[in-house]
Amino acid sequence: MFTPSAYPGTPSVKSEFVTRTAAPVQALSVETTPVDDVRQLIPFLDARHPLLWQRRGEGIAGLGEAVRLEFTGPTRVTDAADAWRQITAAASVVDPVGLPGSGLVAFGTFAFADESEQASVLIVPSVVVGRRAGVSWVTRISATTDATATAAPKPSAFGPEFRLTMAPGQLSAAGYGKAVESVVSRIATGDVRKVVLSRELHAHLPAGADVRRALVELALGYSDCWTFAVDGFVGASPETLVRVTGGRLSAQVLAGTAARGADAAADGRAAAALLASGKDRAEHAFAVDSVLEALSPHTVALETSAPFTLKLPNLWHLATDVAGPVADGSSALDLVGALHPTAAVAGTPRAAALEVIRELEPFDRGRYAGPVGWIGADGSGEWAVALRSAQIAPSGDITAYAGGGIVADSDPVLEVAETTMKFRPIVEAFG
Ligand SMILES: C=C(O[C@H]1C=CC=C(C(=O)O)[C@@H]1O)C(=O)O
Repeated sequence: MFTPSAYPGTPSVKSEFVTRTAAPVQALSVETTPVDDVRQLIPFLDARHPLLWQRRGEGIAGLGEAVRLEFTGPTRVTDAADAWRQITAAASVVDPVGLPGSGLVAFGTFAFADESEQASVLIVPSVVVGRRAGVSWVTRISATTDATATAAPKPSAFGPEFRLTMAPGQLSAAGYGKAVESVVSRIATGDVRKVVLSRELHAHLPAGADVRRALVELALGYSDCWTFAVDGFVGASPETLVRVTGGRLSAQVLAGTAARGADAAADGRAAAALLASGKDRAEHAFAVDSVLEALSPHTVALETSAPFTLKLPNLWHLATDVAGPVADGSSALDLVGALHPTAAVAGTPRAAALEVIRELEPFDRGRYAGPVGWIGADGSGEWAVALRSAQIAPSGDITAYAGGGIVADSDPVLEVAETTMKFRPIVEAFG
């Protein structure tokens, strides 16, 4: 790790972070311009290094890297939040659009674990194409005083189709079942109450493959989820870790899962059974409690919905909406730091659950189950829990991840089946 002098005039950050810039950056010059409706964001992306945040056809697509910051270790999110404050303080921004995602933004993805080998990053693109509430825009970001010098973004045709088969990872389906049994017996002895355990699948992306093809599959198949691509990490997550806009925060906590029914009647029964399931309600309550505990110091009058069933193409989830005003000036990244890892991806009590995960998962989760999203100049932003996701390494090796919350009465066979359901978005996007 090193701390280069990319921002010599700004105060030093609390701990080290690595900065890589396309050019030496003194202060960023940012200009947003409204444009005609761009309709589709994905065709604008770089086929090998896409930067995307999209839901229901709206979002932001990034091109190039004006600034790249890398973070590691236990303070990776708070370091990023501090570094972002320095960058925004030094930037000059012209933004007549004024919508979430316009003006200066950085895309981010953070490793799940403090000890992960995988870097956490904030990437400020050179160009952003955005679309929200019927308005489209282009933002140009540069280290020169003339942001408009950057070339105009253009959509491009997709490369050839490809189909990959995913193979079992270090924890096979059978191995995962055994690990679930082990968690259940640890819960019975009383030192931990919930542990979220995961397994991985592997594939290899052919050289030159157009990653945008997988993103189109994810965005079309799971349009109500956050389709993302940041630094080779891609996915379509249903879970909103936190959104901050206009001084308000919101989150949607997910935990508790059931298969979709074969027909409408069976599907309705599956949802009703999930809502009535003591096991799933307990698993869900741990996750909600962890979010409320993390957000409470930063808000007043937190509103919490009753748990409800959320329908996705591949499964049902139990969901709870949480919302309130931001009372202490926290940015979206500050709140991400307060929240991660929630009990939807770690467990309860958190430290004991993380210890069990370290012991039973024979792999580094990388950015799976970590925060992924974007942050704006005013601290607004949208962050998901990075579920239904896969990391594409520079070598082309792909690792996909899926897991589930294990509680006292979890059934290993059902838990294996649940991870198979959760792999579907990624397996089908690449398959
Ligand atoms: C850990 C995952 O899902 C979490 C989010 C929703 C439901 C979950 C569950 O029912 O176990 C998990 O807590 C995953 O998709 O890999």
